[in-house]
Amino acid sequence: MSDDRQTKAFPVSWDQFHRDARALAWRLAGAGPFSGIVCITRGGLVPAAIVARELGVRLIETVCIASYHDYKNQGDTEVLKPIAEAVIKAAGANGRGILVIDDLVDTGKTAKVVRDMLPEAHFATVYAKPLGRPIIDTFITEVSQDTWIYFPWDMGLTFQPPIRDGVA
Ligand SMILES: O=P(O)(O)OC[C@H]1O[C@H](OP(=O)(O)OP(=O)(O)O)[C@H](O)[C@@H]1O
Ligand SMILES: O=c1[nH]c(=O)c2nc[nH]c2[nH]1
Ligand SMILES: [Mg+2]
Repeated sequence: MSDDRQTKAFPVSWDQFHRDARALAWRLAGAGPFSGIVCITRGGLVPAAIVARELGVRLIETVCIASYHDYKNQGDTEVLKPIAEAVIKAAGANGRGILVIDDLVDTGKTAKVVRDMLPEAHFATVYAKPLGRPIIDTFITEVSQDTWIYFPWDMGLTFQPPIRDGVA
């Protein structure tokens, strides 16, 4: 989403992300079997690795999409690399049996582009915001639309001022 109203912060550590991605794999275990995984880069690469390991899926493909070109600012959705024909052919009609994974769904714009490519695929994200939720099939944690999720690969350790310095 492209606005300044995402005032709440939801920081996620590596530990928490691993736990949440594994919880996603547990939830997906009953939804398969899946002939392959298509991950939406770049954010989908990390949960896809974890879910693929848990579900024993070894055919992994990327669909390379960029839409947030600057921090918090969504631009046009750009498909940099489509899904390989071999992967589409290995799936059932309209992508049935394919698992599509991303780290989160926000407005749903990115997922919609891939949904148009694979209408019958199973779409899963670790986190979801209300606007994008209807377009996906499975997720683990919902956060409000005015929340920005901070992923561990985007963060580093920084000094935190003592709490008492911020108390009036
Ligand atoms: O539901 P939407 O509003 O479309 O937003 C969700 C998408 O935005 C982020 O990707 P981004 O475009 O920032 O690229 P990245 O995965 O390479 O970080 C995120 O990883 C999702 O793919
Ligand atoms: O790191 C991110 N956090 C978010 O909440 C978000 N929404 C869209 N794209 C996003 N990227
Ligand atoms: Mg992404």
